[in-house]
Amino acid sequence: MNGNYIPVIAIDGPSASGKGTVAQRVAAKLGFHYLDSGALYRLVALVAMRSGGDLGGDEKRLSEVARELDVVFKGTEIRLGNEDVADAIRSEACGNAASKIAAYPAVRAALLARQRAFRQLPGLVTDGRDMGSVVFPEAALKIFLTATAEARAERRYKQLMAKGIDANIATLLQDIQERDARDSNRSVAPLQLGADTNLLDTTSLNIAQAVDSVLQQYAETRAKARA
Ligand SMILES: Nc1ncnc2c1ncn2[C@@H]1O[C@H](COP(=O)(O)OP(=O)(O)OP(=O)(O)O)[C@@H](O)[C@H]1O
Ligand SMILES: Nc1ccn([C@H]2C[C@H](O)[C@@H](COP(=O)(O)O)O2)c(=O)n1
Repeated sequence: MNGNYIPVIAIDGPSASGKGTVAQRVAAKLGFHYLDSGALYRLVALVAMRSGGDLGGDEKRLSEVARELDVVFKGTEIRLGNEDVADAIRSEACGNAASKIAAYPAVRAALLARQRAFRQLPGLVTDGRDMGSVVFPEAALKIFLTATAEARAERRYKQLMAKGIDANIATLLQDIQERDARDSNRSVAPLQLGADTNLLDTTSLNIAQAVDSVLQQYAETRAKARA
């Protein structure tokens, strides 16, 4: 390994599996940078939603929006132009719209270089759907982080309630199942468990246990690389 080598830990998984929470904590423990790739798709969706739905099915214009996004990630803030949209992009409506927009190959291509630019020393932890398969195929460690759809709906329900947002668990479960199907069955960069990826089922793990598991796997990967 040379001094310029920049390790990447890629954590992919379905909606509400906890990948963002786990990826951020792993990044903080290792002192690595963090990329929430889903936020980029959500930002494109937010711009499309604010356009009054005009952009909804226009792949070319959506890809232009993706390429031209004026976004800065700063701590917990996500600044789109002069506005902090960190909360606005977290809505279920925005997540569902992002999932639809993410099926367009031109939108995915437009976001590729922007995602790869996050790979900086001393390392990167990133989460999404295609981090290990497409964006960082050479990642040092690839994790597929999941949980049952029921556990994920319950986690999402608690998360929304904690923010004071009313929710219905049956509706959340249905949304999650529909999003899983869309994100896993699209023709470009679908969410899939690759042969070189480690499965981490967190259905009966708490957050700390999931974080420890990723850190342990990364330590093992590094030890193997040194041997
Ligand atoms: N192992 C776990 N046990 C219990 N709750 C968890 C666990 N991991 C994450 N959570 C909680 O589940 C909720 C969803 O987690 P998070 O937002 O990280 O998921 P995500 O996969 O990044 O979602 P999305 O794909 O929609 O961005 C959060 O409230 C988080 O605290
Ligand atoms: N690498 C990625 C990240 C996200 N998406 C799409 C599919 C998701 O349903 C949507 C929102 O992502 P989330 O914030 O829930 O992680 O964006 C993708 O296709 N590829």
